[in-house]
Amino acid sequence: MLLSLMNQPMNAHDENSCKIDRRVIKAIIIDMITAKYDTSAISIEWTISELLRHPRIMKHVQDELERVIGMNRMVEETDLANLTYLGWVIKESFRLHPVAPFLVPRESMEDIEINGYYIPKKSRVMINYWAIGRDPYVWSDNVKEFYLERFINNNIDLKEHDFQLIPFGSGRRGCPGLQLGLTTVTYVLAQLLHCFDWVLPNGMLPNDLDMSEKFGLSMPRAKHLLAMPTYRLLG
Ligand code: HEM
Repeated sequence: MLLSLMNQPMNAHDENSCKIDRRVIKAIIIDMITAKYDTSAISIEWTISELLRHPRIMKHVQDELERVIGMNRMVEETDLANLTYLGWVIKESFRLHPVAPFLVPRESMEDIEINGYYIPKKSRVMINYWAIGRDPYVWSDNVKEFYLERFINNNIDLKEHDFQLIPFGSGRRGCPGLQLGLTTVTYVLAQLLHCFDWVLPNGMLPNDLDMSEKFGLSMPRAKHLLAMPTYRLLG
């Protein structure tokens, strides 16, 4: 598809605008690859960490996978829409462990006053999404708990409508890979949890798992997760 745009102006209404050449195509592909791998891997690692800390929730996820898919075949992409409980787990994991804690910096286009704060035009604006995910005024007092029930009986979704849960950002600069990223994370998690049982190494107890974050533009675990799988499907 990108090749079919080769040598076309970026703005169809302006012949003199920058042309899409090999260099631009290469930059777009590199952007997509780098934006995809780390984000998906970080999300998967945090979610499995939370499940290892909460064996009861891990068991519910595996029960759902067993009920929806059975134990004789592997998860397929068409199964993902039926994994409601796993969907709540992923939302809760994104609430506590956003991949991009400050999203991407914005610049204000106009002077504006919000809640008594004056923000001049052309200010750099950072959105502390990490703090929104842990704000008791937004999520109630059990904000530090991994508590999926907060998503039952409401329509809070990850698709930029609900500003308390925007792990893919929002608006014009929101993540263009939302659908692909969410499908990848759900698919990989479903396969890892369906095919394998997971335990912490050396008899480590769930509460002893170190959940420290490495703070930066993205927010992975400070130390990679170490966990041991055992195959669980039949045949
Ligand atoms: C779990 C997976 C992913 C997460 C959590 C994620 C999260 C984000 C976030 C928070 C932003 C900044 C949005 C904002 O500030 O409003 C972003 C931007 C971006 N993402 Fe993703 N992303 C994921 C997967 C992907 C994938 C699969 C692709 C492409 C194949 C992708 C491509 C991009 C690009 C190109 C931008 C920059 C957009 C811009 O600046 O206009 N992301 N992503």
